[in-house]
Amino acid sequence: MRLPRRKRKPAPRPPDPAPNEQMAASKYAPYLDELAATSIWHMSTRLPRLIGLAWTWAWRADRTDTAATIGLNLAAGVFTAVGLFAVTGVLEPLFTGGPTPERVRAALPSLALVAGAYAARALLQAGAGWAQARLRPQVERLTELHLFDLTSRIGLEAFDDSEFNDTMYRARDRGQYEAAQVITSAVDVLTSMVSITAAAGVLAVLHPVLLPLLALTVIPDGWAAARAARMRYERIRDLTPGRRRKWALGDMLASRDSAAELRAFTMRGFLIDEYTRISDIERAAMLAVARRQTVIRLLGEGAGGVATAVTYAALGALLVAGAMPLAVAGTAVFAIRTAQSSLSTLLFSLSATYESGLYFSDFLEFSRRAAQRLPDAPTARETARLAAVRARGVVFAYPGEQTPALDGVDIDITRGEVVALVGENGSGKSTLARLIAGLYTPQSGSITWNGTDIAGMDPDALRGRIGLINQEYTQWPLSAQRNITMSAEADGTRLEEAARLSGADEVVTGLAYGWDTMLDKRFVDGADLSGGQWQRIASARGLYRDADLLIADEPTSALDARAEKRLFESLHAHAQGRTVLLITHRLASVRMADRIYVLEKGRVVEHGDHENLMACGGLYAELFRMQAQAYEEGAPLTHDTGSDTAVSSPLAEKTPGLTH
Ligand SMILES: Nc1ncnc2c1ncn2[C@@H]1O[C@H](COP(=O)(O)OP(=O)(O)OP(=O)(O)O)[C@@H](O)[C@H]1O
Repeated sequence: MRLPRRKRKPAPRPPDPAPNEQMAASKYAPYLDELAATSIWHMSTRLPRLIGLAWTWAWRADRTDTAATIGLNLAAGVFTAVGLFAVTGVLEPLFTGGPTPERVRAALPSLALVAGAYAARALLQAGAGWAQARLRPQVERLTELHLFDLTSRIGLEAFDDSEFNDTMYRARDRGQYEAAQVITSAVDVLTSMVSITAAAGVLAVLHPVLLPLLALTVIPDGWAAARAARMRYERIRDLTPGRRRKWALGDMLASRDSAAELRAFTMRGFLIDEYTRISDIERAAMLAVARRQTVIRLLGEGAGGVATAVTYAALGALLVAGAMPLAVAGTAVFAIRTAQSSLSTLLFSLSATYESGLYFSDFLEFSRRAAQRLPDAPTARETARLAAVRARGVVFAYPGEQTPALDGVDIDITRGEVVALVGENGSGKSTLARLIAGLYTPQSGSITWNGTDIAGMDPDALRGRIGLINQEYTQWPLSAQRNITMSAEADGTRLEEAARLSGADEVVTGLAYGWDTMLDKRFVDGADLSGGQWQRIASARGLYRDADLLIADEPTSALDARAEKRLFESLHAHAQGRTVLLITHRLASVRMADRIYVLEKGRVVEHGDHENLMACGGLYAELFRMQAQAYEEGAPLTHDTGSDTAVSSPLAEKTPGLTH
């Protein structure tokens, strides 16, 4: 079902936001403040939780591959340690006195151990790499499915909330893919920690002062990496509203739907200018980040270099003072180099894990917020056949809107009736229909189905009882058949009946592959339909569902006179034993309705049948006469009442609706 598009009143239109407003940090200041505190300490307190959560996803995706990834990497790390200790065994005999052949011979067993350890490590790493490579697509599949499971279940209000849209964008943009990256980097953290432990063990044995000196050489680098990662993330988060707007503009520039209007209104220059303007702001922001990151990294590496010099100077001093023999110093240099490279890997992977973790936390944040927007567990699982729907005192305002779209609405729909909602543009008809379909929940008042508030009903069970011909129907990129059945299964008899009643049968007859024709030109052998043909398909979709209540929201706006007549007759026939809620501006077609509710600015201002409403001479009578007059007198398509109700087709007089 297509999301209700946000329909704005034409005036007053707010001016385009200034560039800096477009790119302004949204309402995440508290979160950004928290990020601003990023330090090695902050990183180390956040990381374990993020890594733990990422592993939970991996475990859910595939237990064997997760266990293999951890187990084999750990085992490979152990062999790194074995190899390092064995290197000490090689160097020690080589640096001791005596003839060279003997020294080499003495070193041979350790050398064999080094070779064996590194061969075993290579094999284990290959196995771990395979498990890790298998894990990645499985985790990505799981997070993607989780995301779409949520996006397709959350309340419709979420899509009207710009802040929630930002969160969803970040989760889709990068967040959902970062769980797998957190896992990969966390594995690197694990393996480098094992080899550091081995190197640190060797150094601690050689001389206790070497260990703190070694730590000093890498801490500045680590600090710089953490700060640089945070800076980049913070800036990208900050840019989200602008990036989302750029994404929307990019869609317009590269989509088939907008391609025709883009050209017809020569909008290319305007759109590209707008795109460039936002891109420029984004580029400037990212270049500034790159500059600051370089400065931070230079500082880190400079400080690290000084610390390395101090370490080697200390080693030299120990040698000169005779506190350390040359053979031990040689081993120490090797161990320092190994430890340094492992520490760099550790810090690099820590910072990579941290950076991925930040994006992954966007995904977690989205999951948390989306879960809060899931409908409450239904109190009633079954939805009985419709006897009556009643709205009482319904008040509803769209998220972020001050003025309610519905303000104290009461209506009754009883089984077997045709009930019509009429009124001028923006009076609240579609909103009321969406509330009755359980797509939105009123802020106050109630809508009941056989006396039970629909807010407590199972939404899917309720929707199973309702068919919807949506005003803004979706052109699904599916075959003609699936565009009507909305599932892989089809009930042939119902499909034929729905197609006949709506006129979709004539559309399908003209398609190259009949029911199997893909209704999307972007795909091989895809076909496209005219506006009216699409509307017939959308009507068939509503009629195919053998629902108790059919909500038809402007079902004929694009139909020709013959198709319109046929559809209204079908709706009338459909109402035998069922119920129809009809929204239309074609007032001739609502004469047959059992009851007509006239809405104005979110309130019911009149109700009754056609005769009553005409007799009381209110808004309905005015709108009806205006339409009839336009055809009777051949009046121009303008009027002076300020009403923006569409002028109907000649159907109004030629086929005066469906008599009741
Ligand atoms: N998603 C939305 N978010 C915010 N406001 C909305 C949204 N959809 C509709 N509105 C506003 O709610 C009011 C009622 O809109 P609604 O679509 O129900 O009118 P309508 O009577 O069906 O109009 P039309 O005859 O043009 O289809 C209008 O003021 C409209 O601007």
